[in-house]
Amino acid sequence: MSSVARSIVGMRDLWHPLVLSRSLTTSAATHQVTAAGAAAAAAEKRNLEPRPVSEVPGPRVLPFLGSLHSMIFNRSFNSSNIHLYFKKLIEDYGPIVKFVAPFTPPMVFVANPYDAETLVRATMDNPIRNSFESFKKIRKDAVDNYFENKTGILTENGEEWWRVRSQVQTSMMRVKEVVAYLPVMDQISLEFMDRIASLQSQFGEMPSDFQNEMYKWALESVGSVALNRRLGCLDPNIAPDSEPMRMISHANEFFTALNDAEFSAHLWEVFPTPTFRKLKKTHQEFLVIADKNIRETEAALLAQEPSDDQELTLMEGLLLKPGLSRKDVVTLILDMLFAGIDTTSHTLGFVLYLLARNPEVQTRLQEEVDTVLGDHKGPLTHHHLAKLHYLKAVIKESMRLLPTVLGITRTLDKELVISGYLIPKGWSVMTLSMMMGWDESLFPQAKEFLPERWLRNKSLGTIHPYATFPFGAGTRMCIGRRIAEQEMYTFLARVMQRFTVDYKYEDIELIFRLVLNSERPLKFSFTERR
Ligand code: HEM
Repeated sequence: MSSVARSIVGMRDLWHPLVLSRSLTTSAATHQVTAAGAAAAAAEKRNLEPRPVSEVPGPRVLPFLGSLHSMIFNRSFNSSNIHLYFKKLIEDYGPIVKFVAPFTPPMVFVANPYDAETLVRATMDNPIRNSFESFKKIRKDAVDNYFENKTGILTENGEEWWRVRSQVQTSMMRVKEVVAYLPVMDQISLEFMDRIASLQSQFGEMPSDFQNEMYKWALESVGSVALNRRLGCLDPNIAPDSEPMRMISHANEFFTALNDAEFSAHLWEVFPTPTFRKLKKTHQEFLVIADKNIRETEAALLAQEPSDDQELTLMEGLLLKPGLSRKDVVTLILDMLFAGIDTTSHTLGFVLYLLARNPEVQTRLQEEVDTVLGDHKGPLTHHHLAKLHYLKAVIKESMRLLPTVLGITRTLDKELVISGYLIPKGWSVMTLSMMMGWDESLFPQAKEFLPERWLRNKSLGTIHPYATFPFGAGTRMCIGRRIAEQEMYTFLARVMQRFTVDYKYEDIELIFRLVLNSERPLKFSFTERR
């Protein structure tokens, strides 16, 4: 690490009140030279020594059940409202909580930015995420060993994860590469606006399955990057049994089965339970359609006349990378499709809901969009996006208040001191972003939707960089972040340019199904502005 980097890290560490008080007391102790001083220093050193993990607060750990009793014997909790269980843990035990369950690594939940930062920094060189073991198993067990014993960057760890990640992250995260997809993303959003207008005139509001429409937009958008082609999800006459519609329903069923497999007893490790079989079947069906699309895209690329001045698309670039096999690329494309549907579509559902509930924010956003775009019908450019500061703040604030992802998890490959406790190697630590986002001490007026807190002048005070990080952080942060952000900026700019959104029903409740979403149908009404 360069001396500059080292000093930046050192300065950052001083923000931590624990570290700060520790370093002050330590330096005071070293100046004690008398016997009494030495005794005091020794006593102080004992106090400063990290406390054992057994002292981390949390539900009582019982033989066999561990801490699980606090969840399973409490009728108010189930796998679809696990976020409420986490909230209760933090309320009852404070910002660091221990949770031990049979058959999985013991865990610590943290809900403060200092611990989140410590965790991310300490795991930069080996960010292990032990999750989705059932997902991993179906790829390992795939027909004809399709995945060649590899499971893709979502689920791999260690060297195999880094082998792929290091090859693909520059292409996927470089602004220049992602901006190349802006015209197609914009076109998709414009078509989706026509779809909204048509649904509005047909039903007088959005139908109960509007979320399904949002899935279509999301699959069409991420597919335009991952598969390098339009899938046709937004065709108004699309047949329910068409390939894109089947992809959406398989992805949906897959997520439901994955949620059930991960948040229940892992019996599928011993025999193929009905949930596991469903997971396998939906993954296989999704794979067959995706593989066919990938083959068609490859054939179209091969048929093109090579041209020197033509930039390679993401998929072409990846297929040509010497360090990646075709199967690596196919697996990555599948992961992009799986990770890129629910996340962006539910996030935008929340953004629209919060705008409808906060008309003054919506008006300010429309004013910004009017200033930057007016009734510009031509393509959106990155110059437009660069000027939409309030729009980006709206999305950030929405992700703070109604996040889709609960937090990030890292399994420790060496012991780590967090909040003064020594967490052993092999334990998992999960940051609870949602609890931090709702913490009044980190976000004044935390319950309110105030996008201006993210603007440059930080009118509501500075924000700790680890107080909310919806895309994760460090070397393993969301690799689709730039793609997701560009999709969401484009969608929101186009929707605000054309419509005012309203929501006339009761407040939504959150439901957890791998990502958080609304348990109520988002029956928005859209009014044309011009
Ligand atoms: C609002 C949208 C999205 C959110 C909030 C989100 C959030 C996240 C988070 C929190 C992680 C884990 C990061 C960590 O462990 O530090 C992640 C990983 C990942 N995301 Fe996203 N994501 C979004 C959209 C997307 C999209 C559109 C794609 C595909 C283009 C994508 C692809 C992935 C992949 C492949 C990983 C695994 C990366 C790895 O482990 O190396 N995500 N995402």
